[in-house]
Amino acid sequence: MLQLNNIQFSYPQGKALIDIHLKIKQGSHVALIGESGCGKSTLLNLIYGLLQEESGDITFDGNVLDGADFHLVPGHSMMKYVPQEFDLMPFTTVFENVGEHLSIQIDDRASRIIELLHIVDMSDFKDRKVKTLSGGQKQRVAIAKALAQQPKVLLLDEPFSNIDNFRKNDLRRSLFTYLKKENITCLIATHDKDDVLPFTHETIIMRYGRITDHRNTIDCYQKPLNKYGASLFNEVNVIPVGWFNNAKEIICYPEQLAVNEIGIEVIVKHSYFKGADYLIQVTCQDKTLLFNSPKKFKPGQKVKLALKSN
Ligand SMILES: Nc1ncnc2c1ncn2[C@@H]1O[C@H](COP(=O)(O)OP(=O)(O)OP(=O)(O)O)[C@@H](O)[C@H]1O
Repeated sequence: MLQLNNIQFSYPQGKALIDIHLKIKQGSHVALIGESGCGKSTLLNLIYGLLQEESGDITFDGNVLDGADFHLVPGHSMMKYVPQEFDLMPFTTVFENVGEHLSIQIDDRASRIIELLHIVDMSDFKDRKVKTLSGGQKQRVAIAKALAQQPKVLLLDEPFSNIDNFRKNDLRRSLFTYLKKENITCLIATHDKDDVLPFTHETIIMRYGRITDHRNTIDCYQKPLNKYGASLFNEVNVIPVGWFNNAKEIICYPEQLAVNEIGIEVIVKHSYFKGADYLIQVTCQDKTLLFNSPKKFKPGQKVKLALKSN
């Protein structure tokens, strides 16, 4: 169990983390989401021991983890961190980078490195010098290197941001399958809902240095506490009181609205092609709404819109 108790942290410019309480069970996959500058990377840095908390403590399996002030070499041995600026040895090969901290006594060192390179789909590059790789390829090597020493906790900061869509989904699937098999806890800071929804059990939402929500990922998505929480996953509509006989304002995603004769009349402004369907932008009483539709509509067209029933 990784536990953070009442953590506070400030940079000289101001407070960055306020009243952080967290409990993460071993093996859980946890998304850390929030607008830019809300404190996600700072929290990962602090958990890994690169920063020193002002007050509060961090424990792992009941043992207090000392912060940066207590270590010559920062970082805790059972954790690995893949930061946004990953740290690799540019003039050595992919193979040697992944194996850098693997003890040479390990009999199956080579097969372990190959296994990890396979997970990140970099086996074909094992003899290439890191300096000759693209940003996305380096990112994949950094993930394999972090896994090499079988950490109990893996901290990832936007780990797939440089990786093309073609590889991203395969990589996500093989990485999270491996983490599950090895019972590795993973805390992943991301702006991409496709990292969050299919792969994480829990989601932590941060704003202005505080945790504003921490529930299972499906609840965070389906029952957002507010517009901010919902907007981290998707475009959001705020439906005023009374439009759908609703006694309270409704926060809903475009996929939750559909054309329906019993609905309210709206005027189409634009249809955006999204691949599987269109995102239709409409207005009603000077408010903009968005909904998904299999077909496009002409600007100016009047349609009736209602909430989909579950
Ligand atoms: N080294 C630093 N010195 C001073 N202030 C910092 C430093 N690093 C971050 N900050 C500030 O602390 C706050 C939190 O930054 P942090 O990098 O943790 O946000 P983030 O949520 O990870 O953002 P992003 O999604 O853009 O990566 C921001 O206001 C940022 O400007």
